[in-house]
Amino acid sequence: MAFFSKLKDRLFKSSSKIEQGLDAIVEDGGVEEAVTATQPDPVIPQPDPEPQPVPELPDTPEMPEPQPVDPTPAPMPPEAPQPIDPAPPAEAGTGRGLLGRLFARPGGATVVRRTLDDDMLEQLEELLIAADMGVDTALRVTANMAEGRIGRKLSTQEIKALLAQEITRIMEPVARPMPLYPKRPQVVLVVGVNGSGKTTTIGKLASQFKAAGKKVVIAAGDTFRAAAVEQLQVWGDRAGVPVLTAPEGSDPASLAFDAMTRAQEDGADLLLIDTAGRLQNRADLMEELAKIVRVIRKKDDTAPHNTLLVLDATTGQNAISQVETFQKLADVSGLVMTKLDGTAKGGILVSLADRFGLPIHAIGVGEQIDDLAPFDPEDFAAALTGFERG
Ligand SMILES: Nc1nc2c(ncn2[C@@H]2O[C@H](COP(=O)(O)OP(=O)(O)OP(=O)(O)O)[C@@H](O)[C@H]2O)c(=O)[nH]1
Repeated sequence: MAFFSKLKDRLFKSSSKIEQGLDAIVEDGGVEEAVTATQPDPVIPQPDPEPQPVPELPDTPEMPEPQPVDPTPAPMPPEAPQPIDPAPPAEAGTGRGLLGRLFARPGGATVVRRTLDDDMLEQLEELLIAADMGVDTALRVTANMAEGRIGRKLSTQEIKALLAQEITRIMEPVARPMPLYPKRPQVVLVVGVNGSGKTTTIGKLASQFKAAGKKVVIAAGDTFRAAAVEQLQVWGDRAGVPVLTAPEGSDPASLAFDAMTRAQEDGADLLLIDTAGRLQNRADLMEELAKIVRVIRKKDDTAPHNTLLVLDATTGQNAISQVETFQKLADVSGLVMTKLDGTAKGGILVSLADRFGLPIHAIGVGEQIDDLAPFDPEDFAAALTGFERG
């Protein structure tokens, strides 16, 4: 679980924010109690004559469907192994592991607990909204967490466990590695606003796919900025992958077409196409992206096979409008969230998952070539809430 501690360290700002807020909420009206090893579990509903919802059931009406519709082309089945998810999250999301481990622990001397009521719920909602979870998602998470528990006394650690469980449940359906297809070349179009981390992510992906034995070609589709092309060449060198370029100012759609030809001739497995960063409100740049897609389809009408939207986690709620805009224009098939290290806005991932259900293929947790990791919902939820797992 080495990556978990790395993620946890790097998500420190998010988790410390939620953690401090939780401490303050619980202490506001909480009561210090002695803890004994045999103390009855205050969180898991005790046998009760009233019908109580079972916390682990995934089919509460407010929850999104467990599996988002797979937006990837249907006729090509995924092929194993998939390099950016070497270890699928075992038993993630059942929640039993989290709670079981928590309550199996012998207690300390005392613990502060506060009775869960409407006031406390409101404070929890505000805390989650402040962590960039968005209003709707924050309300859903707190409502699910509170179901069957109003009137019960909860400690900070118990609330963290419950929040982590709810967040895991929302994130599980979207934690999916980028699908690989037998199609050659598999065309991966990488889009996003300026500075979101597209170039860096392409470098990291190229390195991982190459290490997994794939023949990779990169196309430097940001023909407007010579610096962007140079940066991509540096990443290509690091990853040991060729980078196809075109003269500054030339048509990126034409480069994409040439890159398709070259990748086909070379028998490449993957063609990763970088694109210029574009703001959602620049209609001309958005039209240019649509042109790239049209041109690629002249060579292969099933391409691009993946359209990855790279989002900078530090932009918080603005990521929502980025997804909406790019979805309309480029048929986004999956997300990569960058810069999760050192942001206090990690809650945006929960909001995105809850709202769009788009697969999160990977997360960026640093600027180095190996700082791209598969998205593990249980690790993420624990890191975000500051929940200490056993
Ligand atoms: N801390 C951190 N920095 C990152 C991460 N991913 C990218 N960056 C940094 O973000 C900055 C922008 O990254 P780029 O890859 O150049 O972004 P881009 O989307 O290609 O940018 P444009 O070419 O302007 O559209 C660089 O300084 C990267 O080092 C990440 O996961 N964590």
